[in-house]
Amino acid sequence: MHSIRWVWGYIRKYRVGLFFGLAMALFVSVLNMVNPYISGMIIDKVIYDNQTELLWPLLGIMVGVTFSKTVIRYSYQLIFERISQSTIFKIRGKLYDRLHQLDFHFYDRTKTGDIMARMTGDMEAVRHFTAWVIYMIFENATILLFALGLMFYIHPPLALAMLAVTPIIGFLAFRLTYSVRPTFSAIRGQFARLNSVVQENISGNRVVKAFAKEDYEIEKFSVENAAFKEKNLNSARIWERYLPVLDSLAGVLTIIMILVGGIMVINGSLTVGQLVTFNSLIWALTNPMRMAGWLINDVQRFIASAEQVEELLNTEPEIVNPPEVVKVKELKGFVDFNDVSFRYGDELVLKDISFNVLPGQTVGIIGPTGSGKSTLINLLSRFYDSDSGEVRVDKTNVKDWNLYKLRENMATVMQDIFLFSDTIEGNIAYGNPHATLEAVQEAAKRAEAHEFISKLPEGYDTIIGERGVGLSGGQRQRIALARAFLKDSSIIILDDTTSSVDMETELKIQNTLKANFKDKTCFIIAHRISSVKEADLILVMQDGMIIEHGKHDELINKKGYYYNVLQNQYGNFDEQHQGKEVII
Ligand SMILES: Nc1ncnc2c1ncn2[C@@H]1O[C@H](COP(=O)(O)OP(=O)(O)OP(=O)(O)O)[C@@H](O)[C@H]1O
Repeated sequence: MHSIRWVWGYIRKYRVGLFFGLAMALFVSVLNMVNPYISGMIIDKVIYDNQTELLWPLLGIMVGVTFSKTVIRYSYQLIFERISQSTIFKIRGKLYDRLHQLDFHFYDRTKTGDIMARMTGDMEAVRHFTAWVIYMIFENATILLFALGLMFYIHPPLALAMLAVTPIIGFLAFRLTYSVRPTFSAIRGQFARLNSVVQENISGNRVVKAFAKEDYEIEKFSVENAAFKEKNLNSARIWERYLPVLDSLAGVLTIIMILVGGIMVINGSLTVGQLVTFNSLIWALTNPMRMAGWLINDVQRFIASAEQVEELLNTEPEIVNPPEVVKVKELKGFVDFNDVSFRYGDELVLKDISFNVLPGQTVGIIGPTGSGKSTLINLLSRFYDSDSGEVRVDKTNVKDWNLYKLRENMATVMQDIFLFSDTIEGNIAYGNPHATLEAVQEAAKRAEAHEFISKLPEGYDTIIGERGVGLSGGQRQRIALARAFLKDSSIIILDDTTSSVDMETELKIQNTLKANFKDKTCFIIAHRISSVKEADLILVMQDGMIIEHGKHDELINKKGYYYNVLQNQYGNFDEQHQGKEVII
């Protein structure tokens, strides 16, 4: 009932259409009684009583009823289809909005395949319910009621005899509903897992091939596929137990009718015409019974799917806008971390981080892998919130900023570069869609990307594959860099952005940064000393703590971790590798 109430929240808007649709369905159910009744009249009045003048008018009514039924049924099917499409359009839109509101916490723990299953299979089950199941339930219920009413009107004793098996059918239908419901939840859960395997395999097909793990992946898929088949079969087994019984009971009705009705005709308590009417109405009892099974199936499927869709819609992001936001158009670029600590679950990833940055300064962050560098800048963009301490931008806690304004004022190039399957121009202009081609080209020049883009046959119009397939790692990084440069934000964050770029190009990019982004606050996370040595402040991180900080020369004089890294990258290796740089 809860799922019905939930979907009603969306359908309510179309209640006038729904009312007319159901009214038409009701009318068709009434019309369905007319032809069986007239068939009986033709037998009794035209054939037995020889009132031949009634034949043509009665036949005319039958033709008219048949035609009207078809037209009206078509009309309300269209109404329900429109209602369902509008409903689904609304829900799908809300789901998509919600997916954009949800934060990193949600995406950390949710599989893409599961989200896709909700957006496709579950939405289809909801659509099917609103487009078909609602009116089919109504149509079948009213036909059954009218048929029983007409039967009782014509001949109550025979109608009672026909009703004999009805309680059994009701009981069986209830049992079926009860036992089949968990199987639908299991099926849709397994469908989501199957989706996840397929989605991961498509995204990771290069890794699969590189490790020649096709057989392993096929086997992994087979296991999930077999489980999906098994769960469907489990459900079907329950069906198979009940459906033949429901079907047989429907057949029993015909036998009861012929047997009891025949005896009554012989006794003279029932006319042949009345028997013919009963016979013509038998489908109106058996059909709803047969359909009951399928409709229960569809309703269960709907409930299982609606629960999943609703759950996603009701998932609240942990990172939300504050009720009162600071209203500033542009950030200046002050950044302060005051005793900031952060955990992923139980793992303490950042411990008592404190540092201050002025607008226009560049901060280099260096440290071993997993030391918390990316996490630190994730707190700056409020992808996550700190557990204790304060992250301040322009002297205001990031939690008091309008979330979207804050991020709009930051240009972040993430470590895991993502390019959309769009043109190169479209990808660079992603953060600034109204930028002219000249502006896009200027940003690409600053990111040292213009030269290689111009050499592509279609230049900036080249469509790049999903995630930037078709470009080298360094080219992808430079396009992402151009995207950030074009955004012209107060704070620029580059997370390991030039790791795949050669040293010479990296130097050019650094000079560009220095010359063109003097007034911007810039964070550069890197593994190479060369990437950070010009910074105004270098933070050296280890195990979630800042173990050293200062300028390049100061850190060298400290002869600590930074100095050792420098030695590893330039020192001893210099002699052995003729100055070739090594990435730590
Ligand atoms: N989404 C996440 N959920 C749980 N733990 C995470 C998540 N992201 C990172 N971690 C953990 O947090 C710690 C710090 O990770 P982080 O990515 O900040 O390190 P990093 O210094 O940027 O490393 P790298 O140089 O390899 O990019 C690691 O132990 C990592 O396993």
